[in-house]
Amino acid sequence: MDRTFQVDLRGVVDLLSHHLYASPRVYVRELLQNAVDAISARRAAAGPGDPPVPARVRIDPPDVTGDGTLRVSDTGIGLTEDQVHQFLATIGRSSKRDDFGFARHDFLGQFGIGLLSCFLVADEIRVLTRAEGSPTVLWRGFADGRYSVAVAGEDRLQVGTTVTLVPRRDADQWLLRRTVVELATLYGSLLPVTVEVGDTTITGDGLPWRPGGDDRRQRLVAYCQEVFGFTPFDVVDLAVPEAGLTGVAFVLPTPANPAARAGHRVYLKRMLLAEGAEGVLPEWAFFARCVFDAGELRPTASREALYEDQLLESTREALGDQLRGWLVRLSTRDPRRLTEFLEIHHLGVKALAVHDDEMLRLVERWWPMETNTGRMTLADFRAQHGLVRYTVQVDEFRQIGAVAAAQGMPVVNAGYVYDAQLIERLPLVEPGALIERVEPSDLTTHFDALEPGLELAKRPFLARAQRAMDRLGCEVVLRAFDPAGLPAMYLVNRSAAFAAELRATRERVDEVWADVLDALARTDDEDRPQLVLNHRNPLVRRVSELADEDLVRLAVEGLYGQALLLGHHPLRPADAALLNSSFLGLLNKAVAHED
Ligand SMILES: Nc1ncnc2c1ncn2[C@@H]1O[C@H](COP(=O)(O)OP(=O)(O)OP(=O)(O)O)[C@@H](O)[C@H]1O
Repeated sequence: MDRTFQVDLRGVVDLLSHHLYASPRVYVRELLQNAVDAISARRAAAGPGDPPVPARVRIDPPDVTGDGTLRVSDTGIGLTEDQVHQFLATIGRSSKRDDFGFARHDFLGQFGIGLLSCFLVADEIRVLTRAEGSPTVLWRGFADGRYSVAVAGEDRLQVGTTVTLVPRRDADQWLLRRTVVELATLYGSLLPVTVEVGDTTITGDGLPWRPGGDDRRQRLVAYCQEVFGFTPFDVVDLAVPEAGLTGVAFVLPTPANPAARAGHRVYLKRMLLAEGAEGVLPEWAFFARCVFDAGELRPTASREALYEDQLLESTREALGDQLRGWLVRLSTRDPRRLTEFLEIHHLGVKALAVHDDEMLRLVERWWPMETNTGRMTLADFRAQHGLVRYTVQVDEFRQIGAVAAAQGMPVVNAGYVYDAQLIERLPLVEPGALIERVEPSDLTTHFDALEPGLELAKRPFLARAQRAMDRLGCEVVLRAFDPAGLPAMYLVNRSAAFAAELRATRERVDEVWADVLDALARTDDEDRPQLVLNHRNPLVRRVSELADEDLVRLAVEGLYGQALLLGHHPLRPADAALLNSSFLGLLNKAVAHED
């Protein structure tokens, strides 16, 4: 024999309150929503010759009703007795679906559970309702699952519905006037019907971003200050017709943390969905907070977030396009403002430029980068120097920037987030653009070799210097380069840096691992880091002429330590020990000499 499921209403209410709704406060939203839907249904049912449908929702808090209850009255379509049985007695049944069970476009509700949220704050719900041409019906539902339906002794004066909540003992604060005004304002201030709490009218002039009015911008700035708490850098209009969306984006006046998810204020059919909706804009657009109303986007069942579907995805893209369009317009109409904007939000714009040609051109023209010939935009750099040479790490730039400049080789520091990726994409959008990545070891080729006679004469010195450096895995070379004031440079390329890391690890691990690491560490000589001594430097020249082998070793070790420090290289324990012993050794020699 088939049986019918029994539903324990207390269990369902518990489920709603703990797992679906974030707070009992949603009861105000659900009541408003039902009232607005009932008015929409009445409008839809009205014939062309009928008088206009009144559109009013009035909430009377306990201080007006006088009996501790809260009452919500609407001028909506009302329910017949049959409909009361049909829609109020069955959880999950709704009059707002079409014959195929889909949510009907003209209504906010769709799930058939909203009224239950009133049990979060009430023990009893009464619905007194009258439909056109039908008697007034009273439905009473209780939190324990009982309900009754009766034809009311007295008819309601007007067609419509009054919902009365008898508060739960521990929940009466949710029904207080102050709270109800606050909640009705939060959820319902943009609704297209008149909403009143007692004598206070909640609804106002419509959407804050409605067109028109000389003071529109001022109005929007004030609105942004009120809802988001900042004065926007700029206001961007948003419109996505297929989502029935209109609204505005406010550009943040201070840098935003790209990792922190920005919340947007979203209304669906003019009812607040969320104050902190996420995933509404593409991730790169973290410099904007938006507020919009959309008629076609769908809510999740809790009505606290947007349902992730294709329409939401295409809406997100369209909103992204509009923000990008604003940026591009700014670059043509008001470059000074654009520079100010980039000062604040360059990270977001660069993240965008990694995938977007137009944004890349914008960064190229307007974002000044660090170079060894001063800060300048890539466009200016190309105009002045042609080839864009760049380092991909800040440390590499520090190592070679000054030396390269002294040699007349302009280099861009592309070590900051996204910069190298942007330069590497540049030839795709600017076909004439020439780029070349520089590594510190490339620079040796720009160092002048010594003339052969001198080179030969310095062989014994080099051999001694090399012996001093062998245990540190570093090759010593003697070149002539500018600036002459710089005695030595330590150059590492990336594979050498990797080998150096392996060596450092090897010092800390057991034998089996050490063997494995040794196998990995076998690198060619040209991968070794180089200590380049500068023959143009008077001190180096004097060192290269020393006869005392011990003193040569100490001096070369000292130059090595100094080059490490100068190039911001990490000091391994062995380097620190060497720096220490060479310093003490040199000091010792100096003091001994005095004696
Ligand atoms: N003020 C009202 N006037 C007329 N009918 C109402 C009113 N409030 C509720 N109803 C009827 O009760 C039904 C159930 O309401 P409920 O709020 O539980 O669900 P819903 O509004 O259909 O969907 P949702 O769960 O998305 O809110 C509605 O579909 C509607 O037919």
